[in-house]
Amino acid sequence: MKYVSTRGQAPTVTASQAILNGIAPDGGLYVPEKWPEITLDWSALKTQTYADLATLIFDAFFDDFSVSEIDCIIEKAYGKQWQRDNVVSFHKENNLTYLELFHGPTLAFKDVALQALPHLMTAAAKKQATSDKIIILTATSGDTGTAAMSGFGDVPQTEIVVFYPEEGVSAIQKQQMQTESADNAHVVAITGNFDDAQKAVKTLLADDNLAQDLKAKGLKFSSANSINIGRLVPQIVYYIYAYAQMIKAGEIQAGDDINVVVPTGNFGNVLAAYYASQIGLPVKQFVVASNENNVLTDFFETGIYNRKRDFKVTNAPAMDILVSSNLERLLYFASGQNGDEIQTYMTELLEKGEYVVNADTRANLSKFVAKFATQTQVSDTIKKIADTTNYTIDPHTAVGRYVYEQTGVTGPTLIAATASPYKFAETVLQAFNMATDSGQAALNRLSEVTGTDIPVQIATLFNQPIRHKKLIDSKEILATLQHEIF
Ligand SMILES: N[C@@H](CCOP(=O)(O)O)C(=O)O
Repeated sequence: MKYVSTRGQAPTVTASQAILNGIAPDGGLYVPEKWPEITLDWSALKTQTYADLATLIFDAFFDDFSVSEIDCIIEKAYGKQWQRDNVVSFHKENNLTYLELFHGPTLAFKDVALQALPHLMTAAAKKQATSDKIIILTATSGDTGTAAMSGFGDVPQTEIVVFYPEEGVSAIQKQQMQTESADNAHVVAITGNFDDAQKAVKTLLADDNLAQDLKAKGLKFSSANSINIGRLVPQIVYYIYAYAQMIKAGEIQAGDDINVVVPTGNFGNVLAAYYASQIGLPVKQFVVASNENNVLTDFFETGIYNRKRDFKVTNAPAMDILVSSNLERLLYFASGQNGDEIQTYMTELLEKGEYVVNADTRANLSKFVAKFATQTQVSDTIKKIADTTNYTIDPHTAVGRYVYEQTGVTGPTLIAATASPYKFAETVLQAFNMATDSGQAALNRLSEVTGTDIPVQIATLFNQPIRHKKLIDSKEILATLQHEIF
């Protein structure tokens, strides 16, 4: 299977090249040229393990990797580092099934892909016979950075560099990043917001002259963000696995439609659900849940994408994003794979800060419904769900839970529970109207109040020394890389 750029101006590549490049040279994102043909035999799938399903999906999408390479990658990615035998787990609330994606090393859904990506990347480098050192550039609003370092930490032939907004992550997320101990990890706070970091990183990744200079030094950039197709494909797996498990539990029959609710920032997670639907997952509605940075809500309601608005730092910080990269991939398919149309939208977004999607393309988005939650609604939802069902959710999952109710979708529904409440202990305690403890005290208090254990992954987080304190302006990203790495 081949991969093409959403902007239609870059050469077609194999899966391993797409993973290694991270982004296409025309600034577009790699997408499959056509959907792989997979038979989803639910009666067989419902008895299979998470690793079995991951193997099926990886084999189909990454078809220039050998069966034994994929087996080896899956074995390393979905082993003992997970607190659940099958990577994810489920929590039921009537018709709603929470798909808990946060039982990995850094307590967020990003781990699912980022435990696999480093192994995909090194196998891809071998396949492409490159001995270049791969510098993984990562922009983060809190979760991707730590997950990327957990995956890439001390992986030979790689350096991992993470840029996060100084004022835009939770205390626990910041502590996780600043205490990272891997020798190949570089963590840099920026004075701007996530969009500033992501824009700088995407510009560097698509800079051909810079790529030539790096090549001469035996270096190559790639990405750990969801702009990398190697981040998206592993996320398809959990939607397929969840559906199979819902059949096994007798909640649905094979072929029944479900709704999928996804708290959304960079649009990667909901796009993975859409990709799953393109290979056979029966989905009635995709519910796109945003926080007060509600650019996607407006887009799906009006067909106008307008980033010209205040950037809000909210209590669901991982979703504080106004330029939602992966929407480009959805529009590519909605436009009938029209690279020129996508190029026009992206140029308008860059130059004017907005674009209006054409009527035919918009008509192909009818399965998407979008709404948003304010910070107060997030807090109220955390409290309401805890009070009424004795289940503690994190602020991002709360965005999804609030929006689920507002959209009024009916029937069996899967909601992506994207992070552990412990990652946002302060916000959860505030929602419970508890005194505002912070750091370790907040973790202890949340454990007492909920009667749950502090996840082992962060139990000693606040005993670790701070190793990364660099703070720069986002305009200094290239200079910082030159100083730190090349
Ligand atoms: N929510 C993310 C922002 C980056 O998104 P990604 O999925 O493209 O890596 C974060 O927490 O860093």
